[in-house]
Amino acid sequence: MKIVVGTRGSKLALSQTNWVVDVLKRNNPHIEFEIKIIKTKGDIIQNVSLDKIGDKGLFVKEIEEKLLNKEIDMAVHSMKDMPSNLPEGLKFAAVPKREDYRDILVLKEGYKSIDDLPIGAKIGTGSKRRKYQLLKYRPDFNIVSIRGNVDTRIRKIKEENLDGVVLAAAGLHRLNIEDKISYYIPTDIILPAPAQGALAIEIRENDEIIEGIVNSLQDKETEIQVKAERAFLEGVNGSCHIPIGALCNISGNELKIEGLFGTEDGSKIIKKYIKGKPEDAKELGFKLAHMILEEMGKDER
Ligand SMILES: NCc1[nH]cc(CCC(=O)O)c1CC(=O)O
Repeated sequence: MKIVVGTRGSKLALSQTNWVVDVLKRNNPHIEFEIKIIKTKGDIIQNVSLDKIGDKGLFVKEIEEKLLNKEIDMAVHSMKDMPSNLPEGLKFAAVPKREDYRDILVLKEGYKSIDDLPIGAKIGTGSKRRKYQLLKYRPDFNIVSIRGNVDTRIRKIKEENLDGVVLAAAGLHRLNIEDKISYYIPTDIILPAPAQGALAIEIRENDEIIEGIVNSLQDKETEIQVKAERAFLEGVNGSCHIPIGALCNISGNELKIEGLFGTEDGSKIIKKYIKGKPEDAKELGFKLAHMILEEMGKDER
């Protein structure tokens, strides 16, 4: 038996996919795996700000087409790049254990923390979620819009004379360049993107064989967190144009989910949390979204 695994070709995508394939190979020595690189619209259009391309599933659509027409049998993505609804005929297989969900700063030589940056420091990020939350903590920051893969963005510190860039910890950990991380941003300063640090393994809906094979990677706690955070994302009906964050933590039999949602221009940002039982993860994510949307609407009237 041979399983063809589709992925984007970025270093990060390949390191994620290699990790998944290595574990699956170890668990299934009789199965052959082939990795197939697929270019997506998000990889081709590199010089335009993501929120100006504004297309949900920018990094996944071409890969999903190849799953549906059976050119590949499974796909590995970053869960946070996945739109809230999958196309007809596809589903997620088991979700592996999540990497660090925090955002981090890579800073220019000499700086160590968000607090020792000079007044008016230039910080690169293309994400409104990161931008408005940073500005809430440090209104003096000068936020510069940047794009590109992890290496490119780090290089822009020198090339564009920035004081630092914001990235996901998970990306640097997976690329084995965590030594470049200057500062882990506490989640009460920047709430991560829904499902940040988690992987998505996408398969055909009726493919029970592959589903069974992927099951060995399952992490129950991550699945519950991702369920709650993605329900919040679906509930606010968000896109990459608007600031959206969500983080679910489980402690014993208590689940807490925090959510953040704002206007496109950052003029209004609302952050709230609720607590409940882990088995109600999805309902709690939706409920929190509706609480926040309601408060959003109230002031607009
Ligand atoms: N926005 C792009 C993206 N999609 C997934 C990751 C890596 C982190 C993850 O798996 O959540 C990144 C890079 C980043 O945000 O710094």
